[in-house]
Parts: sequence; structure tokens; C-alpha cells
Amino acid sequence: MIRFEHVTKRYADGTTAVDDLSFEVAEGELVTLVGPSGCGKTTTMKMVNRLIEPSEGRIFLDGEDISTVDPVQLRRRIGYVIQQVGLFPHKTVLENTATVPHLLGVKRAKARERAAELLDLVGLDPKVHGARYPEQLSGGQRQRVGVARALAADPPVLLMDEPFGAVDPVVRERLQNEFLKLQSQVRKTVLFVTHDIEEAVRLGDRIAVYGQGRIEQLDAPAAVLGAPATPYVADFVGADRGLKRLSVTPIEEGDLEQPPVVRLDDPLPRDLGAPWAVVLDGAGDLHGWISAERAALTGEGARKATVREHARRMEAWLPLGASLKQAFATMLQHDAGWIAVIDPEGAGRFLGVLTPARLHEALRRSIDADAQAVPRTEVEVETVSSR
Ligand SMILES: Nc1ncnc2c1ncn2[C@@H]1O[C@H](COP(=O)(O)OP(=O)(O)OP(=O)(O)O)[C@@H](O)[C@H]1O
Repeated sequence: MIRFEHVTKRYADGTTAVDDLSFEVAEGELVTLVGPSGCGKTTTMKMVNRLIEPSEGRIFLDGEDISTVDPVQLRRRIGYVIQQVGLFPHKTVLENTATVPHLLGVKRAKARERAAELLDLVGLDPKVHGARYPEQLSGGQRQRVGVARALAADPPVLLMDEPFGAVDPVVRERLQNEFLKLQSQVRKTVLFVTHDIEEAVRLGDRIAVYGQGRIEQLDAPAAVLGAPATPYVADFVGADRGLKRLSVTPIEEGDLEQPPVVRLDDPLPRDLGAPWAVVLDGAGDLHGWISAERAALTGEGARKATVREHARRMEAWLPLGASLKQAFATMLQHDAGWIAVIDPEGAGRFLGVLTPARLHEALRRSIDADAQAVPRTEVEVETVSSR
């Protein structure tokens, strides 16, 4: 979809910002460009929408050499999101989002209708936020409007230059997750610039790690983390590779333990056979948990009691496929010794629990799997039972 062929950019003062760059981004692929400040990421991106012209080489969009396309026409096919969102301060959020389609000749009412749909898609309620002015939004909400606006003309390509760079880490993570969800629906071809290797890893189908004006490695996140191509990449990826890997390793069914399970309407069991059991409702959906102490210490009324009266609701849970990092964060947040994992497809159907020992094991298996270039399920590691 986007192809760079031997592209070099030398600025007038002699700085070579990009040096003989050749790479390709497939249709619907999200490639993150990551590297230290001044390594040429923004220059690379701005050459795609012709805000900067290459000194040498050619760039193709959908097979067409972009130097032959009128820049204004070209930019209609390319959404652009930057850190300083650049919303019009005197226009409402809805008007801001509708601007581009309106400029492209879409009737005002239709453009607004589409804008409302897009605001909804990026997680803003058009009825609540649509009539506000940009200054009446939080930083994270403004970034969302920036994304909605870039999508408004439905361009096949999106260029995103540190779009979430100006918000705090918690909001940033939320925006990243929402953007991933959005991308799974709209499947744009995306070039995404970031300083942050963790962001690059979380979002990219592939990551381009930049050295000075050059790509040192262009690979899937797990490969960049697991098998850095050069000492420079290894250094950039950093010593805490294990931690970063947490965010790219999903919870899989094989990582789960099967604790004892009781049902809400079961009579209270005298002996759970374990310190705790998971409580499910009649449909097999997760309800909560019950401790052995709670089950045992019920005194007189115990014979008539059911699990329902003594179960506690479970807050520490995640869908299968969530990252190990989310699992770790959820454990810390709820001060939980384990988290329940449910089926994302089947409402709340309980699948098993992830314990710290299993989390650690999954992480080690993921690292070994990469080293051996085999799927994670095929790796044997020593296991420690947590129970
Ligand atoms: N107009 C310009 N004239 C001269 N040099 C420039 C110009 N724009 C950028 N550069 C230089 O080109 C190099 C690459 O800049 P670029 O903005 O592409 O880097 P970057 O990787 O996006 O950096 P950052 O992460 O800080 O935004 C830098 O050395 C920069 O100083």
C-alpha cells in the first residue's frame, strides 16, 4: 500500500534526516516507527503526504508514484493525526469533525451525521460532547476528536505522529486500547510515530526501529523484543525486555489453572478442598468466589445456607486474550492473589484462573518460544504450583 524505494532526505543545511530508506507497509497494516529524537521518523511520515519532498528515491501509494499526484488530492486519501491536535477553537467538536467531509463537498447534514458516528466510534457521546468547544474537553478527549476527524473522509491511509504523546500514562493506555479496537474495525493502513517502545510494541503489527536516518530492524513486536537484529536495537529495546514482553503476550487457555468450582445455588460445602473456590451462576458465568473459612465458619444455620449467601463478587477478572501486563496490573489493583479469566465470546463464561506462578511461567514460555521460533504452547518450562 505504501512503498518507499531508496528514499533519502537531505535538508538545505546538509542534515541527512533519512538515508536510503526502502520498506513497504501492506494494506490494513499498522507499522510503528520508533526511535530516539531526531532520527528521522517525522520526516519519513511527512514525505508520505508531501509536506516534505524527498531529495532522492520514490514513494508509492497503492502502486502510484506520489510525486505525480497533486498534493491536495493526495492528502484527501491520507488522514493525519498529530500530537497538538490542531482543532479549530471556535468550532464545536461536531463541526471540527465534519469539516473535512464538508470541504470535500458532502452536504452539511450528511457530514454532521457521519461526524456523530465517528465521535461515537472513538468513544465520545456526540450528544454530550458534540456541542462542546475543544477547550471544554480533556487532553485525552481532544486526541479522540483528532482521530475521529482524521477518519472523517474515510481515507485508506492514516499517518499518526505521536498522537497520544501529550496525555498522562493512564489515559494514554486507554486511548491505545481504544485505538486498537477501532483499527480492528476500520483496518486502515497506518504509519504511527512514537518515542515509546512500549507503545510501538502494543500497537504495531510490525515495528520499524530507527537508528540515525535508517531502519535498523523492521519486524513483528515479538521478534524485535525476542531477537533484536543489532546491538543498537537490543540497547534501544532495553534491559527490561521481559517487562515489555508482558504487554505483547496474551493470556491463553493453557496458562489457566482450574480451581474448585461451586454454583450459587449449591448447598454450602463443608470442605472446599482448597483455600477458596470460584462461584459460578446457573449459566456457568463468573459470579465471584468463596473462601474455605467462609464456607466452614457458618455455625448453626449452615445446613440450610447456600453458596449464594456467602459468595463474594469477583472484581479481578479479564477476558481471555488480554495481555499478561493487564493481568499483572489487575492483580495489583485488586490486591488479588489470582484473577479469573472469562471467555470474551461467550458473555461471562468462566474459563479458569491465572495465578502469579502461571503468569511467570507464561512469560518465560513466551521468551523461550521466540528464541526457539516455535509456538508458545510447544515450550516446556519447569512449573511451580501455586496451590
Ligand atoms: N527543516 C529542517 N531543516 C533542517 N534539518 C531538519 C529540518 N527538519 C528536521 N531536521 C533534522 O532532521 C533530523 C530528523 O528530524 P525528524 O523530525 O524527522 O526526527 P524525529 O525522529 O521525528 O524526531 P522527534 O522524535 O524529536 O520528533 C533531525 O536531525 C532534525 O534536526
